[in-house]
Amino acid sequence: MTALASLDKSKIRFLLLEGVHPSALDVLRAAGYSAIETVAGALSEAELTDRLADVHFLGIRSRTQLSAAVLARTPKLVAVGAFCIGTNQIDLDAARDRGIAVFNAPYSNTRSVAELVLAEAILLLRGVPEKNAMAHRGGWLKSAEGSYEIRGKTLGIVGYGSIGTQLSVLAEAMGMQVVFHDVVHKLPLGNARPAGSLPELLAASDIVSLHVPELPSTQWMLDEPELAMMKPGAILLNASRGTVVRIEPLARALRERRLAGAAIDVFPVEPRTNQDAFTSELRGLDNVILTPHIGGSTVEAQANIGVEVAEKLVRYSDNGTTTSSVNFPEVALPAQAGKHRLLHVHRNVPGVLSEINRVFSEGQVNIAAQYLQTRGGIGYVVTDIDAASSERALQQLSRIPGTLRSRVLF
Ligand SMILES: NC(=O)C1=CN([C@@H]2O[C@H](COP(=O)(O)OP(=O)(O)OC[C@H]3O[C@@H](n4cnc5c(N)ncnc54)[C@H](O)[C@@H]3O)[C@@H](O)[C@H]2O)C=CC1
Ligand SMILES: O=C(O)C(=O)COP(=O)(O)O
Repeated sequence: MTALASLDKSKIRFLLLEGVHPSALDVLRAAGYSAIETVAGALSEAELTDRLADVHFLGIRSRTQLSAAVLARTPKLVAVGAFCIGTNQIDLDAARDRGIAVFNAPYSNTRSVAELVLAEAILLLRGVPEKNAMAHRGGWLKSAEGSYEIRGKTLGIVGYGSIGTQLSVLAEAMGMQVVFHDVVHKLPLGNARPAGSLPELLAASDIVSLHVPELPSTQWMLDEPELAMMKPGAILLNASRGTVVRIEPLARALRERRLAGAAIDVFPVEPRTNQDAFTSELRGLDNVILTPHIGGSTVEAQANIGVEVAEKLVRYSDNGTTTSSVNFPEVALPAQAGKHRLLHVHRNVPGVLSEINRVFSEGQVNIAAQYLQTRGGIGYVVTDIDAASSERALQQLSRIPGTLRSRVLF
């Protein structure tokens, strides 16, 4: 059980990893926070545990693995900001069960990913990666053979969410036919049409682009049998997650030219920092565009993400607002002038709210506003009370059985 009295903002410690954009620092500093450390790359589990001992707010991107074991050793951690879309790198349930709220930026880099994969589709259909590699080696491969326009080709989009739909619109504007496959019923945009199944999509598409999250159900979704279902000479684009495509059969299909090309941005194992080596069976294949997980890495996307996620962390730190958290009950209570706000996160078992309110009624504390929301195994109660009673009430609330975290804000 952690009870946190309203700390002076200069004592609230932020750690931002993986080169989070400076726009995040601007937001945090403007909100009055100054204890902010930044690290360019991701940290190993041991380094992370070490650094997190006295950190209240952590910012990460896709590389930092926040396992249940790491989260178990973060006594002061209040919230995590994932400065990206995917949150598969975080054990969200373990975080929630410890009262740690997680926020992300669900839309800020969708356009960047869609633009990149569309550009790659054009380059691969023209054989540019091979012609470029040959020119660098002093060769000259001027030929129209195997080079095609994108116009009129069929693009199969697997995962018709934010990125998939954005790509669908851009691809149609270029004259492509779009088919898509999703596990949820989705409204087709423009003239796009749903494929009956993944095999149907694979058999119909000249280009297949993957935009699913990392889930048990998407792991190795394109394995040897699925790759064999793709049209001879087709192209595969993967800017989703490295666990979605099995690399060995893909490399074989590309070497044997059953597939004409691929653009791969994400890998089963990715280097932690820019100083670490990248290994992959796809290295050295001239018909493959390899990019270092940069689908969302544009100045525009990163600047927007920095602001969006930092603002979510500030709102949670300043007044307990959890709107759009990916693992926490969502509560947004307007601030009340002159009142102190008590935040109480607890296991969602019967009787906790009545225990909380017993503390207030026995202490004759006047409640100005109160809100309870639950999600999964936890409950989150925000209560505004008179300033004079808050310190004592906080101590009592933190002793209620089932309490995970409690804070007072003023
Ligand atoms: N390469 C990069 O830098 C980036 C990669 N990403 C990855 O792209 C993924 C997708 O991003 P968004 O489009 O924003 O997510 P989203 O959640 O809006 O869309 C994902 C779609 O996939 C569908 N889906 C889930 N399981 C499926 C399955 N088994 N078969 C077919 N469809 C399935 C969902 O129903 C949803 O419509 C992210 O989860 C992230 O892993 C996101 C941003 C940047
Ligand atoms: O937004 C995502 O899910 C991404 O994959 C982008 O990850 P990054 O912030 O570039 O490490």
